Amino acid sequence: MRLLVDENLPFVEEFFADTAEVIRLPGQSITPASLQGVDGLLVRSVTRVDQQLLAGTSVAFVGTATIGTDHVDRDWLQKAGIAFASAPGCNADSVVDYVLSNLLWLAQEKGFCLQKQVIGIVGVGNVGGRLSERLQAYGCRLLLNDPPREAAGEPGFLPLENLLDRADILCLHTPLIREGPFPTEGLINAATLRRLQGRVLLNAGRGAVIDPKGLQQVINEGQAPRLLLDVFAGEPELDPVLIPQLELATPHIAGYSLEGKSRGTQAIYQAWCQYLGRKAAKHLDTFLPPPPVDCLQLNAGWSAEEACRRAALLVYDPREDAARLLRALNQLPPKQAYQQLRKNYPQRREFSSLRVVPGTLEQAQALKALGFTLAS
Ligand SMILES: NC(=O)C1=CN([C@@H]2O[C@H](COP(=O)(O)OP(=O)(O)OC[C@H]3O[C@@H](n4cnc5c(N)ncnc54)[C@H](O)[C@@H]3O)[C@@H](O)[C@H]2O)C=CC1
Ligand SMILES: O=C(O)C(=O)[C@H](O)COP(=O)(O)O
Repeated sequence: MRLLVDENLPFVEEFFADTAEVIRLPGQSITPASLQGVDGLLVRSVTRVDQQLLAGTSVAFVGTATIGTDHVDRDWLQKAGIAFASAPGCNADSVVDYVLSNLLWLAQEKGFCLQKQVIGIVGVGNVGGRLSERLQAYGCRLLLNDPPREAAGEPGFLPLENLLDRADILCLHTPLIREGPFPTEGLINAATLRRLQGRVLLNAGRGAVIDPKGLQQVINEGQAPRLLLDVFAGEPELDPVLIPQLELATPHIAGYSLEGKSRGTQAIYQAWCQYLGRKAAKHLDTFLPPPPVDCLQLNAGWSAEEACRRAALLVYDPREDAARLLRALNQLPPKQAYQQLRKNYPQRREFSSLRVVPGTLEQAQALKALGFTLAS
């Protein structure tokens, strides 16, 4: 068996070497020619997987180590009889950590208390659902919007209009959907952006959920909300004029914790084993290195929110990614800057990897709510 694998998947040798010969390539360089004699293709979101890439090749299994699947023509794969697997939920906790670090940082920067904010979440799946659980446990008020789940009869959701009127902070966690009853492409346009002026909009779903022309227009008019963006319409191209105008901008790395990326590899390893009719005997826990910081003692003089901010920014500080992006855009063409930062991403761990020793009971409750591990 031969597997062609995007070089940005971690632990590929560890998971796959005893079931296949592994060939690695940059995701952008995978072409029909590189797929001759290949049985399985393992990708990330940067490889468009469709008839143009796969017709006439020997590929019979495709796995994407990502949550999103908008880069894969699943209908065509099904018609062509090619097995397909994605990695639902693999990096959801990484994205939630990313959001929380961003918001805790912004709260300090703008002088508000996160715990007292009303948070709107658009798209309440793996990411949005886990985010709402952590924020609710922390004490925030949540407003949830998910029309597909609502249409399926699930309770607890509100119209988007309601969130636009009432949320202090709006977080977008939908897939990119271009057609059908609940499209998300351009869901947030110039008019909605203007309505959010003075409030906070975070997008860690897919860039094109915010209409790019409307976004620039509203920024030019000085009527934009405070923008925290990890994803951009037109990636891998980035708009070097737009990025410096945002509160924080990062190059689509919200899901890039080591745990998140590695769970993606593990999920497609399990699907590959199932495809081969083998037992999936390997587990990520045996490969993950110990975290760089094992334990943090928190000062009893800090408020619960300050303790959470210290812990969050120790594990993941989004300002570092934002600064790296601005520096890279000054030195390289935007596409190259985006690709290099993502390829050479520093090792980042999840909140749960950090054991914390709280200084007060209030701190303990807040840290636990946000996903840290309390030292016993
Ligand atoms: N920035 C990053 O690094 C990452 C981005 N993502 C993106 O985040 C998206 C969400 O991830 P998950 O929560 O794991 O996916 P999921 O599939 O578990 O949840 C998506 C939710 O969005 C809802 N939804 C669909 N259309 C909607 C609409 N028109 N309005 C409101 N809600 C709608 C669905 O019903 C579902 O509950 C992924 O599809 C992916 O595109 C995922 C991981 C990392
Ligand atoms: O899982 C997803 O969906 C994501 O957005 C990934 O974090 C994107 O990572 P790449 O596949 O673009 O490396």
